[in-house]
Amino acid sequence: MALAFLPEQREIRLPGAELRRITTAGARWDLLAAGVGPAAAAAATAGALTAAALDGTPYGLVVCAGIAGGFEPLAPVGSLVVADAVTVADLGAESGTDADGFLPVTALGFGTVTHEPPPRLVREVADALGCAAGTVLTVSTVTGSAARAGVLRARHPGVLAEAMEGFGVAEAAAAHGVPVLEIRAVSNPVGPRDRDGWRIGAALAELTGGFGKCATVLESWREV
Ligand SMILES: O=C(O)c1cccc(C(=O)CC[C@H]2O[C@@H](n3cnc4c(=O)[nH]cnc43)[C@H](O)[C@@H]2O)c1
Repeated sequence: MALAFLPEQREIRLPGAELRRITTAGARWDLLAAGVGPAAAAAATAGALTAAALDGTPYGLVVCAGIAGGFEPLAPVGSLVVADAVTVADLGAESGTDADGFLPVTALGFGTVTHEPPPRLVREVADALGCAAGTVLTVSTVTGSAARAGVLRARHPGVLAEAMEGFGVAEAAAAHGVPVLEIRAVSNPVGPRDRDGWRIGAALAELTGGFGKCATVLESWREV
C-alpha cells in the first residue's frame, strides 16, 4: 500500500468505497481504494470529495496513484512517472472521414479530454522522485497490441504511460475545484499482451518508496 509508511490509520465507510484516514503532525491524508476504471474511480472520488466538503473539511489536493503500463523507452518497467497531463485516450467518436480515424469529445463540441495538474507541483514531485513527467493516458481497455500502442504514441507524442483511473479522478476533482496529481509505477510495457511480463509487486514497492520520498512536497504544497 502506497501510504503504508504512515502510522495511525482509521477506517471510514463511504457509500460504495472505504477510506483510510491518517493524521500526522503536518497533515491529514485520506487513502481511498477507488476501484478499477474511470467510472468507478470518478464515483468513489466524487463521494469522498463531497463527504469532506459537507463535513467542512474539504481536500486541498487529490492524488491518483497506482500501477500502469509504460511506453518504452521513456517509462520502463519499474520506473515511476508523474502526469503533467491526465488525458483520456478513448473518449470521442470513430470517424471514417478523419485522417486519424478518431475525434476526441472536444472536437464534437463538448466535454474535456485533459486535466493539467499544477506545473510547479508536478516539477517538485518529479524532482523528489527523480522521475519523468509527461502525459499519462486513461484508457477503458488495456492496450494489448503493438498496433494500438502505435496509434496512442502517434496521437500523444511523448506519452509516458497508460492506466485506467486518472481521468475519472481528475473529473471529480475538477468538479470540486480541487487540483489533481497522478503518480504511477510502471508494472508492464504497453504493447502486446504478456501476463508473464508483469511486475506488479515490484511496481507497488516502487510506489510505496516514492510516496515516502515526496510526502513532504505533498504535505507542504499550497496553490498560490
Ligand atoms: O489482462 C491484461 O492483459 C492486463 C494487462 C495490464 C493490466 C491489466 C489490469 O487489469 C490492470 C488494471 C489496473 O492496473 C492499472 N494498469 C496496469 N497496467 C496497465 C496497462 O498496461 N494499461 C492500463 N492500465 C494498467 C490500471 O490503472 C488498473 O488499475 C490487465
